[in-house]
Amino acid sequence: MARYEQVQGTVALITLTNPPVNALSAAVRLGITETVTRALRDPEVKSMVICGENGVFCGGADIREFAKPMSGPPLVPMIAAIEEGEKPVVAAIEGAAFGGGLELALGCHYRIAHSKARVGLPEVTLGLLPAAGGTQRLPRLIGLAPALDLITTGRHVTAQEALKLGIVDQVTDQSALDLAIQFAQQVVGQPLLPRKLSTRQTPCPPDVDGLLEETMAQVKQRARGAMAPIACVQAVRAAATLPYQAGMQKEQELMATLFHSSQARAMQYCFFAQRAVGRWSLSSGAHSGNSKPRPVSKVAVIGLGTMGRGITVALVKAGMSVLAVETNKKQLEIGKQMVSAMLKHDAQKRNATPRLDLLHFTIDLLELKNTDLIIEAVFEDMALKKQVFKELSSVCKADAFLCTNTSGLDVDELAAVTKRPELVVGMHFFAPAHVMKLLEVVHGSRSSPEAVATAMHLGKRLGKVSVLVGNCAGFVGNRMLKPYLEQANFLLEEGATPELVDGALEEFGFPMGVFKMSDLSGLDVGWRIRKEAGLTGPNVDPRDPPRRRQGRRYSPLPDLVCEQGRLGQKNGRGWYLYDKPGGRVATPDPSIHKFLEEYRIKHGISPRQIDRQEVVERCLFALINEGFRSLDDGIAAGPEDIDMIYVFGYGWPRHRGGPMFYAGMVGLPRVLTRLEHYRQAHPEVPHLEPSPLLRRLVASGSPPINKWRDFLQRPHSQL
Ligand SMILES: CCCCCC/C=C/CC(=O)SCCNC(=O)CCNC(=O)[C@H](O)C(C)(C)COP(=O)(O)OP(=O)(O)OC[C@H]1O[C@@H](n2cnc3c(N)ncnc32)[C@H](O)[C@@H]1OP(=O)(O)O
Repeated sequence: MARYEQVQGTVALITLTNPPVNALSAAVRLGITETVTRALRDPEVKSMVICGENGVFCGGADIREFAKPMSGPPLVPMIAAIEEGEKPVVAAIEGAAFGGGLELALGCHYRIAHSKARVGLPEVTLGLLPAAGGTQRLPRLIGLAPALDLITTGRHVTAQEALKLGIVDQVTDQSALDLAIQFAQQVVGQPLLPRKLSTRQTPCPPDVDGLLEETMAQVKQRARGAMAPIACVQAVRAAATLPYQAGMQKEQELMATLFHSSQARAMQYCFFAQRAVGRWSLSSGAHSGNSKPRPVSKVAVIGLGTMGRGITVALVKAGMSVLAVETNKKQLEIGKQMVSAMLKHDAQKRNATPRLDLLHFTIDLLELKNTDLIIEAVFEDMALKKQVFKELSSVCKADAFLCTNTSGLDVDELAAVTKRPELVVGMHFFAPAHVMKLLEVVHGSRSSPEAVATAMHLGKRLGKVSVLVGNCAGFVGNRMLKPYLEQANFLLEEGATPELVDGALEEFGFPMGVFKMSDLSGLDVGWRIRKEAGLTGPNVDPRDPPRRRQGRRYSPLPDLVCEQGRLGQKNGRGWYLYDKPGGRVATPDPSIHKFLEEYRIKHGISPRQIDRQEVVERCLFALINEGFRSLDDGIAAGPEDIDMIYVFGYGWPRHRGGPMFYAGMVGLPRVLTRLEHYRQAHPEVPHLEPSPLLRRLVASGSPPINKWRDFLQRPHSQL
């Protein structure tokens, strides 16, 4: 797993050979240990170069090995042997040097990088810290403040930035390996001690304590309950305050607490789940391996509201030519101004030039005739969308894909009004569409594998995590959100306040609770949908009592709030009070408390004390229960799909792995028991009835999450 060659007479070339990313598996670590020992012993060898096969230096420790008993030589002494040796070692970094890969390079005496290479210590994103000396060597190399930044965020750094920071010694557009070999010959005989990072002092600003305290405060706020970022600060603190060996000891101690934690398991699960969701399959036998996307060069976006603008910006940022369409000149001008401003703002942040040349605006649908793929993003109204699809079907070229950005309407109904239902798919973006990483690709019953492959591929080009889902009301994400919102409203009826519910969910790790999120989205959005569904407004069945609809418990609270003209952040009043219309600072509103009290009196509800555990269980277990139903229905292909939808689209904390992973962590029997308990207490709420899949899993001894697919009633039946 590490190849040994002697090149240019005196240079030992050690190549890591573990495709695709040369991860440091036990075999690779053994290979490095043996080849380095050999080179150090060989009198003909004067220096060494370490590189990786296939243009990738090293993607770090082999994450798949973390769940197994440790075998092979450990990383720390392996890297120490390289640094302590008396022959210069040069790391030739091509592609990527991440985690243990960069730590290996930091143990080398010199680092040469290709200009396209990227380096970083992303362990924090796996619930870990760089425990092969990274928290001790990096600060000694680049100083305390930049090391804190890199290690606590895990961000990837380009070769150019790495050069500026001092992580690498040279960057080349030519072969990094050739330059490293040349370099290795030149540095023979030069003093090695100054190149051994463990012997250096960490460069620190005058107020070390101030910097560490400030960083810790920021990190705690960002962490939302994650332990790893905090441990990273503690480890880097040791690099500034302790001698090297004591710092290494601290690094190991902190790693020991993280390594077997449920948070680390959750985040590593997310790492693989994110990659797994890209490998989709359909019941027809088509899958990502045998279905080719069609090349797409010209895309159009119909409608320049909030979603259409975000989608347009995302497409342009990915370097695609976009035709943006509005119904009239006034709307077109507004859209044009806003899209251009968004692109300029984004480019300014990246110190780049906005690609306004890729944008074209029109109100003439006939201009769509050469477009390869159209994304409809008009108002969420079935009649309107049908009308748009009919027109698109007649003006667009026969093989153009027609995609809808609906957040939950029936894709088959839209496909049915076109002459090409096989080319119709859902592309459900999340607001703001140029920022949010999630894309639900909705497979209608007649969508072709090529259409699915093309939409999934386009999502990837846009830098999105694309998840293929089946067609049902709300698809996967919004379908599961419904029982979650419903429980939150019921909790208000029963005695909670918006702050109590939100506080519990934020403590769980969501960036904002359900009521703050609703205020941000705009309360009128759901109001309109409920009106259309006959749950409120003139279409309500007059026989329904105020707190019952369609045979089940219903809370009219959100409707009543809207009737008071409280629409959320946009007009400064929703479940909270805001500093101004459009303001973001939410403060609890005594008039909402009074309104809730009066509501309870009016409906004869005696308020009770509700604790945070009940909030979390009722809201999240109801959501998880719907997740099990989506799996059993074949609307979600696997638990990983649901988890990635929630992590990337709904702010589910990554260190809790996603709702389905979390259910497994809590224990399926417990989720079942608590749902049964709440169902008994609230017999009029069908969403609390435990799903048959959950019951089957528990009855089968609660198998691990990677075995759940074996228990599905109709695997992939809808996909
Ligand atoms: C007390 C015990 C002490 C133990 C000390 C342990 C120290 C650990 C430090 C570490 O090194 S932790 C690992 C840190 N490294 C990373 O987080 C990098 C992870 N990888 C990536 O970011 C990317 O894969 C990449 C390297 C940038 C390449 O990206 P690309 O888009 O080109 O390919 P992918 O699709 O992401 O990956 C291809 C394939 O490879 C698998 N893979 C990638 N990295 C690893 C890894 N480090 N270990 C195992 N497997 C890895 C990835 O899962 C893909 O395979 P799949 O089958 O499609 O899932």
